[in-house]
Amino acid sequence: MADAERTTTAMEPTLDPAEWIILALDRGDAEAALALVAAVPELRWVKVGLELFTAAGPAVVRELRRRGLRVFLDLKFHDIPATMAGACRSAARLGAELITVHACAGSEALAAAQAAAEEGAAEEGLGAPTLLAVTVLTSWDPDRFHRELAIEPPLETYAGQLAALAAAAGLNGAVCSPLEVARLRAALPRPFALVTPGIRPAGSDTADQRRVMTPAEAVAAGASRLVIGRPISGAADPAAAFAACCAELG
Ligand SMILES: O=C(O)c1cc(=O)[nH]c(=O)n1[C@@H]1O[C@H](COP(=O)(O)O)[C@@H](O)[C@H]1O
Repeated sequence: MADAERTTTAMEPTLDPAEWIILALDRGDAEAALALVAAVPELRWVKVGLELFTAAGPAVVRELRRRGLRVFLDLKFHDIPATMAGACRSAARLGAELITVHACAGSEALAAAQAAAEEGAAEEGLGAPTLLAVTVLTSWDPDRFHRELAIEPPLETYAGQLAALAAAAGLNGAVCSPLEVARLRAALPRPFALVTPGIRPAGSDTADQRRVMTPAEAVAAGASRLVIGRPISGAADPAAAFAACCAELG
């Protein structure tokens, strides 16, 4: 997509199932990530996370964009307001359309991050990215969450509180488990984006994910986009696994 066309939020509604899926490129080097991308020609969205970015840096983001892909830069920033702002400015200047920050950094940091992301994108002549506030990671199970973090409210109440905090700070989206989407969606109507990892097609290995749903269930519950990694990237035929997820949504 030409940069000049990117004038609105990345989370516009879509009827094309391939637009719903963001493939997590959790790979230790750029070559492996680009090989995975090449194996799934129908891909529109990719996610560059901590593993790939730490190994390959901004160059891999530029290369993915050069190949026409839309990039979710998932570095889950969590820091003081000035540092959050600087990191989000840099991420926006790279052309990432979705960027993660931790909601529990607080409203001052979130507002600073949002303003800086908008400025960074504008400096490059790009549309503003959507900052996504991470609520409660999908790898937490509720019992362990309460025991280890000593957080009293039910996990879904806490996730809702963090998403509302992000919305009040001016963010346009959050990351949550599909199990919390319906509740969050009721409080935060579209176009607020609810992006859900923890997606597992029926019968696939949950691995370290604890709060999961199938692709169709997550969309039916109100998800804006689905992040899917290992069920596609770890499949013998990633293109077929991607197509199966699309078919489930179609
Ligand atoms: O921010 C994320 O993308 C994220 C948040 C979260 O709560 N849980 C979560 O799994 N993720 C990411 O989503 C992807 C899920 O990958 P799979 O479990 O392989 O489908 C990984 O890249 C995680 O870093």
